[in-house]
Amino acid sequence: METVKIIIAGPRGRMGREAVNLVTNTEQFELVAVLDHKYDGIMLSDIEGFHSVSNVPVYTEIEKCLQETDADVLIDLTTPEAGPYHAKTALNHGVRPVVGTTGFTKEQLLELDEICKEKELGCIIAPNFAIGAVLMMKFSQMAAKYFQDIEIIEMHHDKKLDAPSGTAVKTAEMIAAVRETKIQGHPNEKETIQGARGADFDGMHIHSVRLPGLIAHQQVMFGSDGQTITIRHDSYNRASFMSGVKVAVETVMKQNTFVYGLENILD
Ligand SMILES: NC(=O)C1=CN([C@@H]2O[C@H](COP(=O)(O)OP(=O)(O)OC[C@H]3O[C@@H](n4cnc5c(N)ncnc54)[C@H](OP(=O)(O)O)[C@@H]3O)[C@@H](O)[C@H]2O)C=CC1
Ligand SMILES: O=C(O)C1=N[C@H](C(=O)O)C[C@H](O)C1
Repeated sequence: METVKIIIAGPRGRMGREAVNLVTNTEQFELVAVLDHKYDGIMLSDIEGFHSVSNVPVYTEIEKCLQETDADVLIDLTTPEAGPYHAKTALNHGVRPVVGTTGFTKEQLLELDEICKEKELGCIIAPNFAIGAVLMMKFSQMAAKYFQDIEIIEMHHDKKLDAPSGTAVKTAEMIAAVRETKIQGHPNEKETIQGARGADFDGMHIHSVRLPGLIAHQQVMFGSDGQTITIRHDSYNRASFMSGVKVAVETVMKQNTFVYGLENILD
């Protein structure tokens, strides 16, 4: 495999730091630049925690970064505001996005799909890079064929910007693809405190828990007459996401289509 030249957007973040480690420690990957919204014009090695990473410039303007850098892939681990613009701009410069950032709208995903078709370029949007989380979503989709009453409870650290999580939305979408719409609970139920029943997705409910001490966790509960099943996944650190990032970078180099969800590229 030829060396894959990579830009990382959001390098100082919790995920960005892990991604810098992954890319700089993977033989066939090369970190050619990083995109931040601070520290324009300095080198990454001048930033605390990156002293051993040599020759990687920091950019704050994506256009300039893409014009001055010869890159194959942009890994985006930023915010719901910045991520969609980064992915779109990368594609318009012939660079393939691998996006972990969550909080994209349906319209933003559709637009990226359109650009991929027009440019014949690959793009992978993965709401969760952890293989265990992908299995949790697939197992939930299997269970939903037999259990139509479902509550999704996602639990994250309290620095998270988007709710519900990208994983919870993706899980609900995968379940909705196989489950007939069902409005759950009592037909006359009333919330005496707004939000008590969580968010409604096709009649399912999604509950978002935010607490210091948590990293990324989700359980999907299924109920039927006299029985329940709970399918749960826990990420205890951000390294748990990195094997998925690696697979996504390798795969995006071989494909010319838009992919939403790691389950679509794993065997
Ligand atoms: N797909 C997956 O498996 C996973 C996805 N995520 C998602 O990844 C994203 C990042 O998460 P996390 O690392 O925890 O968040 P952090 O807040 O720790 O990191 C985000 C980084 O992006 C920087 N940033 C903000 N705006 C811009 C911009 N316009 N350009 C470049 N950099 C910018 C922030 O800088 P500053 O702090 O100075 O604002 C920060 O360093 C979130 O959307 C999260 O949901 C997280 C974990 C796993
Ligand atoms: O913000 C996080 O931390 C995470 N975000 C992703 C999501 O929204 O699903 C993936 C993982 O849950 C961690």
